[in-house]
Amino acid sequence: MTIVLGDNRYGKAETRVVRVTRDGDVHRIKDVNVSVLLSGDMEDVHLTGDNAAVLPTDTQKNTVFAFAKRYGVGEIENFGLRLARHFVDAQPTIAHARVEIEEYAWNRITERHSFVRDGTEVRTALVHSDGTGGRESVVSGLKDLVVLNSTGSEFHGFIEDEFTTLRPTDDRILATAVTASWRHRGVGTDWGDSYRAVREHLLRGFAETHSLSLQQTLYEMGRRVLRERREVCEVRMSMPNRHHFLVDLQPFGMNNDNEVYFAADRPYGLIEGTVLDDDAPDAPAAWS
Ligand SMILES: O=c1[nH]c(=O)c2[nH]c(=O)[nH]c2[nH]1
Repeated sequence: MTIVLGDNRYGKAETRVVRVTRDGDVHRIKDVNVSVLLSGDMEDVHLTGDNAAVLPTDTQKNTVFAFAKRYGVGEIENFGLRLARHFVDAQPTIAHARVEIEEYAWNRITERHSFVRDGTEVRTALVHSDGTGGRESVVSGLKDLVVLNSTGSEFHGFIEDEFTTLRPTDDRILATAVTASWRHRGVGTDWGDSYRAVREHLLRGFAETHSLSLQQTLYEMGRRVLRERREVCEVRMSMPNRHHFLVDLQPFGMNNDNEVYFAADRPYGLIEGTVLDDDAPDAPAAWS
């Protein structure tokens, strides 16, 4: 029997950084959560405990803070690329870096230095780099973008077997919390502009699709992004179907003409899918 070391990676997860930029009395803040994973010549540390090739995860965390000070955070895709390139370029034992960042949005309360958290939505970025000039990839995304259509959604024509109780409907509430990630063709995109546009296309795709199923809506949302934003070649989405059931008001002598719903929180349907351009380059490490 031969036992060998398989794939491995290591790093510092979830370094929470708030970077304040002061412009006189007027402050701006960036609130991010950065996770780094590195891989390279890590045989010795696993097989013999020799740490000579290891950049400590503590140093990785410090680098995140130091880069936030030195360069600011800016667009999270750029911050991720900067960090990933640094780890690979600076350390001969590190061949590959994966940097995952979540950004939490804050809105202003006052014009100067007071902020209120902006709902539940989170912006995401996932960067892979083999170092400057090497293979690189960027996936942007968002989590928990909660949306609801109060009409314009049907669901009928499905399989009915001995356990089916669901009634077909031609008018229902369609609600979900969108988690989406989209793969870029290159690493030179205007990330902020692209993010805002893709988010808007996802929202409009949800709102403007007359839905025969959440699956169909998911596909239309992804298709719209790919059609309108050529810098993106693949979109992955995960969308829980937040069921809204009509309440039976007959016991109280009342009709319910699609006005009163029970918003169930579980169980929920879970619809997941990928929409991609058939000319999309091979999926790089960024998806894994
Ligand atoms: O849009 C839907 N897709 C389904 O697959 C499904 N299944 C279900 O019970 N309700 C729904 N709604």
